[in-house]
Amino acid sequence: MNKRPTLTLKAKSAPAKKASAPRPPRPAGKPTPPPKAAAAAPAQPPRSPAAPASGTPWNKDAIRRHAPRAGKPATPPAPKMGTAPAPDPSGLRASHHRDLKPALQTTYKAELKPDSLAFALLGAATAVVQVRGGTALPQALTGVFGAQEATAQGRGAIQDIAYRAMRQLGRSDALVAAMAPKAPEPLVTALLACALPLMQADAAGVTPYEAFTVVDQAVTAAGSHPDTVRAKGMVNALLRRFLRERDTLLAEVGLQPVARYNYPQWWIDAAITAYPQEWQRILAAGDAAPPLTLRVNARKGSVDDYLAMLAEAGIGARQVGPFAVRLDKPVGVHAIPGFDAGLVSVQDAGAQLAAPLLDLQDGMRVLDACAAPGGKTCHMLELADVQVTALDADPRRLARVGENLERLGLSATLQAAEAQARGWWDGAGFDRILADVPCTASGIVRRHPDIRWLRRKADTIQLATLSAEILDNLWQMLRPNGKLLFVTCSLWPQESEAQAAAFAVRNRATRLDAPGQLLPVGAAEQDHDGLFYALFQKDA
Ligand SMILES: C[S@@+](CC[C@H](N)C(=O)[O-])C[C@H]1O[C@@H](n2cnc3c(N)ncnc32)[C@H](O)[C@@H]1O
Repeated sequence: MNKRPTLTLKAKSAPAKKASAPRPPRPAGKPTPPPKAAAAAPAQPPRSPAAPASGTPWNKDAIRRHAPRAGKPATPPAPKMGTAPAPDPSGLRASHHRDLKPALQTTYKAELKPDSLAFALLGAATAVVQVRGGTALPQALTGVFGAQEATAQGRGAIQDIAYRAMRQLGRSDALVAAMAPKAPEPLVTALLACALPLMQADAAGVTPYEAFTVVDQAVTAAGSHPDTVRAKGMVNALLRRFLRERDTLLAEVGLQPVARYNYPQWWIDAAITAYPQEWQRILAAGDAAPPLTLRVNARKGSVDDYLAMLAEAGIGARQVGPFAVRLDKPVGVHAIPGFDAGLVSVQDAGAQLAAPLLDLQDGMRVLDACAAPGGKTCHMLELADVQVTALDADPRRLARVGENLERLGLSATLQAAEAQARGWWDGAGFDRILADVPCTASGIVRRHPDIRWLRRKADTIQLATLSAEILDNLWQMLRPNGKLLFVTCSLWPQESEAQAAAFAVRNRATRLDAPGQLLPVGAAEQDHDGLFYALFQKDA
C-alpha cells in the first residue's frame, strides 16, 4: 500500500483545522463561577455535507435578504399540537424578517477578558448573526475565532454557545418577540439567542451556567460592542424578566411549533408529511448533541484491541457496529487515543455502512464521486486494496480527503471536478461507484444544527434535480455487473427513496438489498444519523 495520497490537482491550502470538540466553557470574568455541569457540545468534526462554505453548489442560494418588518409581530394563532400547523407563507420566523445590516461590525474586537463568558457570548452572537445572513456556522466560527484571536478555551466556549443557540433558535426568537417592545438590532437579538439557552436545561437536562451569571455576562457583552451598547439596559431587563416569568413565557411560546420544536415551519411540516408516526422523535433527536463515534481502522487493529486501549486510558466506550465504537463522553479529536496515528477516525455508525455494502474486492477500480472530507473513501481503503478515485466539486474540501488519507497511511487519486460532468473521466469503467450526493443534510441536523435555519424548502427540489443528473452520469461510467451505491444524509423522500425509484426506472437498474432510509431515532445501540442507502447493479 502506498503511503501518500496521489494528487492530480493543485489544491489550495487546506482550510483551518476545525476546533476540537469544545470543552465546557469556563468563564472567568467577575462574577463568573464555573458552569454547573459540563456542556454537551458538538462532539464530532462536522461531516459537512450540507452547510459548509458558501459558494458550494448546494449552498449558493443560501444568502438571502429578508424584508424588514415594522414593530412587533402579531402573535400567531395557537396551533393544535400533533397536527400539521398552518404554514407560515414566508417560511421564516417573524423575528427573522429584518434587514441584516451589511455594515455590522462582525470583526470588532471588544475589550473583554478572553476567558470570560461575556467574550464567549459576544463571539457566539457574532457567529449567529452570520448564520442568519446565510453563512454556515463552522465557517462563521472560523471567522470569529480569527478576528477575536480566541484561545483554545475561548474557541471551545464560543462554539458550544453557538451550537446551543442554533438548537434553540426558534424558542429564543419567540421569547424575544414575546418580551421585547420592538425588534432589537440583529446583534442584540443574537446575543439574547445565545444567552437564553444557557439559562434553560438542554435536551440532556443540563443547565450549563447559573442564570444570574449569564445575565451579568450578557449585559457586560452588550456594553462592550458599538452595535449593542445602547441595548445594554434592554438586555438586562429582558433576561431578568425571563428569569421571573420563565414558566409562563415558556408555556406561551411552546404553543408555537417553531418555538416548541426549534425548526422552521416548512421543516416541521415536511417531517409530519414524510413520517406521520415518528416526526416528533425525529425532530427531538435533531435537537440533541451527537455522540462521538469512531471507526476502527481494520488495517491497524481490531475493535477489541481498541476497546482495551481505551479502557487502559480510562475512557468509557462500547462497540456499536462492526467497526464502530462510541465513546461514553465526547473528547477532542487529538485526545482520542491513537487518532493521530491513524488507528481510528471519527465517523457516524450509520455512515460506516457504506464501504461494506460495496462488496469490495482487491484490485477493483472504484469511484467515490462526492468524496470530501473522505470518511467513506478512507473506510473503503481500510477494507480492501482497491484503486480509488476520490472526486469532489470543492477543491478546498477535497484537500481534506488528502489530509485524512495521509493520517491513515492510505492512497487514492484526488480529482476536483463535478460528478455530473464527464470531462475529467478517462473513459475506463469503474467496478464500484459510491454516490454520496449533495443533499439538504436533513438527517444530520444534530451535528449541524445550523442547517435547518440555512435551508429553504425549495432547496430539496433543486438538490434532488442535481443528484438525478449526477446519478445518471455516473451510471454511464459503471462497468457491466458493476455496483453503484447511492447515499444521502437526507430524511426527505424526494431526495432519497423517490430519487432511487425514479433512477432505477430511468436506467433499468437492478436494485439490490440495502438499508433504505435510516431514521435518526434508534435506541442507544443503533444510534446513528439519518441516512439513506440504495444499491444498484448494472446488467452484464
Ligand atoms: C455528503 S458530502 C460527502 C461526504 C463524504 N462522502 C464522506 O463520507 O466523507 C457531499 C460532497 O459532495 C460535494 N459536491 C457537491 N456538489 C457536487 C458535484 N456537483 N459534484 C461532485 N461533488 C459535489 C460536496 O463538496 C461534498 O463534499
